[in-house]
Order: sequence, then structure tokens, then C-alpha cells
Amino acid sequence: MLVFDLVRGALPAFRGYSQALIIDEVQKSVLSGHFAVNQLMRRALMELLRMVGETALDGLASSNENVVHASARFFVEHAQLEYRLRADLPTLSEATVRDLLQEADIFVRSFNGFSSFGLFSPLDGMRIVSLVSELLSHLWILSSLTFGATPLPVILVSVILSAMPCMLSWARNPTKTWGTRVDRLEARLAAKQDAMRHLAHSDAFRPEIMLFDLGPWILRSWARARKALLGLERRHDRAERDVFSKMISQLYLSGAFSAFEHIPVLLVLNNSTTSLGTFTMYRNALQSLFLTSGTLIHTLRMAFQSIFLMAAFSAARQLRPRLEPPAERVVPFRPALKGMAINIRDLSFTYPGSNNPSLRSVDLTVSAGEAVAIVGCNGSGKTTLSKVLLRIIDFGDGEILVNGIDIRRYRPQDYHAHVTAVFQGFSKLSTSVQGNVGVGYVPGMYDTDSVQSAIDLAGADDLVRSLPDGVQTILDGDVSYHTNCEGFPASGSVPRKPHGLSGGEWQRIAISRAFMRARRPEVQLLVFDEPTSSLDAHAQKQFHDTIEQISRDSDGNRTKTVVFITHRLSTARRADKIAMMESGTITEFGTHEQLLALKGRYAAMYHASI
Ligand SMILES: Nc1ncnc2c1ncn2[C@@H]1O[C@H](COP(=O)(O)OP(=O)(O)OP(=O)(O)O)[C@@H](O)[C@H]1O
Repeated sequence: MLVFDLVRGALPAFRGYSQALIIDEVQKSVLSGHFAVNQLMRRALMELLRMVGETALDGLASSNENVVHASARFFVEHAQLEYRLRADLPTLSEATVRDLLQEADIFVRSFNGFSSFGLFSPLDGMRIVSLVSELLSHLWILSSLTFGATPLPVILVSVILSAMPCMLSWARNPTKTWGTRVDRLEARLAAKQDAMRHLAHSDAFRPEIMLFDLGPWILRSWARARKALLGLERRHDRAERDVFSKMISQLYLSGAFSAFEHIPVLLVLNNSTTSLGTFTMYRNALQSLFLTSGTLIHTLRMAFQSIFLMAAFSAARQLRPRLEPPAERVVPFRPALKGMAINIRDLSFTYPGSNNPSLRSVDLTVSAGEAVAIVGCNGSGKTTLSKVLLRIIDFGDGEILVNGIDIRRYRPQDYHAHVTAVFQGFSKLSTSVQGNVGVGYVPGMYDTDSVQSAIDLAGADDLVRSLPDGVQTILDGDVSYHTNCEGFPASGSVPRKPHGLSGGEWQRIAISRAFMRARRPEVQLLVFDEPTSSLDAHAQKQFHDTIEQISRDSDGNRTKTVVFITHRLSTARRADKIAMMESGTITEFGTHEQLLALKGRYAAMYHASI
């Protein structure tokens, strides 16, 4: 690129010289009244050869530049999604990290040409080489003409005339309009790429990204669409880089025609030694000098700004997720036969920026294979405790032992492979039912049988059957893109309007998502945060029966630990133990009967509810 840019920078000067020779020839013919056709043809032929050479070199340099740019852009965007997806909630909650990511995003957008930096990227630093070389070649022409034989009046007239177009173009302040010609495939790829980028940046979807380890899938899907799209963009470029039209544009006819504007000037200066070609060359060189200097200053200014943004981008790539343990402390998760044993001791947690702790001195012991219900008033800390237990957020003081090991020593990805959950604020994706359910276990996402069986388990089979396209029906969710599970719009010439679902129907989809992996043998802990709040009584009973069924092996022995949060005490009593939460701590813990005998807060709430 460096060599190409150096040579390209000198091309305008050669162009000016060659065209000046033709103009001189025309001038000679006009003034002498004798047309030297052969000489004129020879000059025109030379100009044609120069144009062909310049076009070929230009085409080669542009396609080389496009390939390098596309690859670099892909690398930068890929790196951006990678560090975004790696960042966990505790990392993202830090203000300095947010600022850093914002600056890094500006850098990536400018690389895409989306930001106010226009099309600038560090690779455009190469353009500086080209601009400097162009500037030098124009300066050389000007100095040789100025300190050579060109008389002062010609220089003055030229300066005034050459400044005019620049001033006019500055005054006009042209706005660039982007082509809108996009074919269907390109639109679909762009939609998929945007959808994946949106998911990667979505805070609401972050818990599910972390829990279901969706990072690699999002990155893969985005990369496939992006690569295909860059390929298409290059094909468009090639189609538009039609050699003939390029040569016509290279003719620089305006330069030649403008020479004729100055015939009166030349007649006034008839007795001077300056030729019309020299005059035109002088004028063009001067004009180019203005334009090139402006572009060079603008490019240097952007390069300077981009250094800081590039630093932010590099720093963002080095971000370490807060939940990730130091390498020397990592312990691999070893599943136990009977489910996960959990021991929470003196646990406290305060959300960043909050003055009041949401969890204070929480003690809780859940034996392997036990089903525990967490109950309590709004804001008592139930969801917070479940997120801490799921390793979605960190905690302050205290400790959590899982199978006897400090939970902070497990790599979150490793730990998450052994748990599943329905979050209270689960994500509603604007994609197909299959996509919505499949994200619960990406390796099974494209296996219709696995998806269907999770839907059946969640009791959502009737619902899905009633939808216009069954599992392929596009749902009207929070993330606004309308694609099937692979991220493409459902086939068919007219895509259907996304299908809306009721709160309870969405809840069944979220339960199906959790059930995608709940039956897998490696999954040891099932956490449900108010999974049935919008379900009718029959569906609730069905849900709890299913949990009973999937948390036991064929001999009826418990193999999975279940923690569920609920406001319905009639369902809570089905659990082996119940934890009553008040003001961020567990105040009562035991079986339903034990808590009733205690005649405390739980007993009061239970009696009030029946
Ligand atoms: N992101 C947050 N930032 C700051 N404070 C929060 C955040 N999320 C929750 N809290 C606070 O933490 C406390 C516990 O909230 P949590 O959601 O755990 O309660 P909950 O028992 O699950 O309530 P509900 O029954 O309404 O779901 C509340 O006082 C809440 O305001």
C-alpha cells in the first residue's frame, strides 16, 4: 500500500504535464493557423497510454486497498464484539469501563465510516503518504514554473483564478449521499449482522449471554454475516469500478476546457514566453496544492484524534472480566452425582452506586438434590441472591461454597455449563420461536427435535402449534430484528408481521429456553426466578411436576438441586425447604411445617394467602 500510495501521489503531476503538452500543441496550431495533425495525434496517443497506465495502477491500488481495509475492518469489529461479549456485568457496571468502551466504540465506528470521523481509519494514515507525495509534486511544478520563465502577472492571474474553485467548493459544502441499492441477500446479511451486534451490546440480554455462554455463538454468527457482507461489498466495488467509465473520468476534460477560458488572457500576454499549456498546468497545480493541503490538514487532524481512540480500543481489548478468577486460583468444576451442594455464609452485597446493601449476612445451606423455595416481599433481595448464586453478579463479604469449593475459584463459563435458569427479566428476542428457545443450549439450537422436546416439557406445545409458522414463527420481542433462528428472515416472498405473545405465553417460551439444557446430565442446578408468575393454576402445577420429573433419575433419586423464587406460597410449600427473605437477609429457614410451627413472618403470610 505504501509503494502504491507514493506512486499514486505523483500521478496528478504527470497528468498535468501530459495535458499541458496537448494544450500547447493546440495553442501553437491556433496561433500559427496551421494544424500539425500528426503531432497532435502523437500527444493524444501518449495521453491515452498514460491514462491506461494510470487507470490500471489506480484499479490495482484500490482493490489492494479495499482488501486490506475490509480485512482490517473485520478484525477491528470482531475484536470489539469479542471484548464486549467477554465483559461480565460487574465489569460493565464500572463507570471507567463504560467510558473506555464508549471511546473504543467511536474508534470502531470511525473504522466503519459511521462516525463523525467520516471514513477515517488508522490505515488511512497511508493516505497521508499519498497526499504528501502529491503535494511535493505540485510544489515542484510550481517552483520550477515560478522561478523559471513565468512572468509575475501570469502568476497573479493564476493564483486568483485557481483559488476560485476551491472557495466555491468550500462554500457549497457538499454532503455525501450513500447509495441505497441493496439487494435482498445483502439486506438479510446486514440484518443478521446488526442483530448479533445488538445482542452483544444489549445490557438486558447480558445475564443470558453469560449464563448460556452465548458469546461464541453471537461472534460466530456475526462473523459469518460480516464476512459474506464484505464479500458482497467488494463485488459491488468491482462492478462499479468499470474501466471505461473510469477512463472517461480520468480524461480531466474540465482541465483542458478551462484552458480555453484563458485564451483572452493569453492574447494579452501574447508577447510573453508563457504557453497556454504551462499556464494551465500552473493553474491546475496551484489549485491542487490548495485542495491537497486542505485534505492533508484534515487527515492529520483526524489521525491525531484517532491515536487516543485507538488507545482506548487497545485498552478495551485488555479488559479482564471481574468474575474471572486469577489463573493460579482456578479450580475446574466437578459435578457431584446428586446435584449441587451450596453453602452460603455471611454473604453481603451492595449494588455499585447504591448506599444500602441488597444482601446482608445471608446464611443458607442447600444440600445436593434439595428443592428450595425463596419467598419474601418485593425488594427483599431474592433476585439479587439468585444472580449472585448464578455467578452473574459478584458479591462483597462472605463466601459461597459450591460442592465444597469457593465459587470464586470456578471460571464462570465452566460453572455456567452446569446450571440453567429462567430470569425474572428474561429476554424476548425478535426472532423465531426456535431461535428464542434454542439460545438456551446453542449446540441444540438447529436440532428441531431438541427444541420441540423442550417446548413440550414446558407445556408450550399447544401454543407453538397455534402460531402461524409453528416453531418458525417470528415473535415480536424486544430486540428489533425479524429473522429465523439462524438470523435470517423466514423464507417466503413476503415476510409475516412478527407475532405478539401474552406475558404468560412469553413465560412459557422462557421456560422452554431453560429446559433446553435442564435435562442434560452435566446440569446440576436449576434456578427459577418467578417462572410461573403469569401462568394459570393448571400450567403452574404442570411446571412443578416437570421440575420434579427432570430433577430425578430413572430410579427416582434427585440428581439436580432446584432453587425457585416465588410469591405464591401454595407452590413454595412443594419445596423441601423454604427460605424467608426480609430486608436482604434470610430470617426463617426450614420445611413448610417447621416454618408454620415457628408462627413467624412466613406463617403470617401463608395464613393471609389462603
Ligand atoms: N441494579 C440495581 N442497582 C441498585 N439497586 C438494585 C438493583 N437491582 C435491585 N436493587 C435493589 O436491591 C434490592 C433487592 O432487589 P431484588 O430485585 O433482589 O428484590 P426481590 O426480592 O427480587 O424483589 P421482587 O420480589 O420485587 O422481585 C431492592 O431494594 C432493589 O431496589
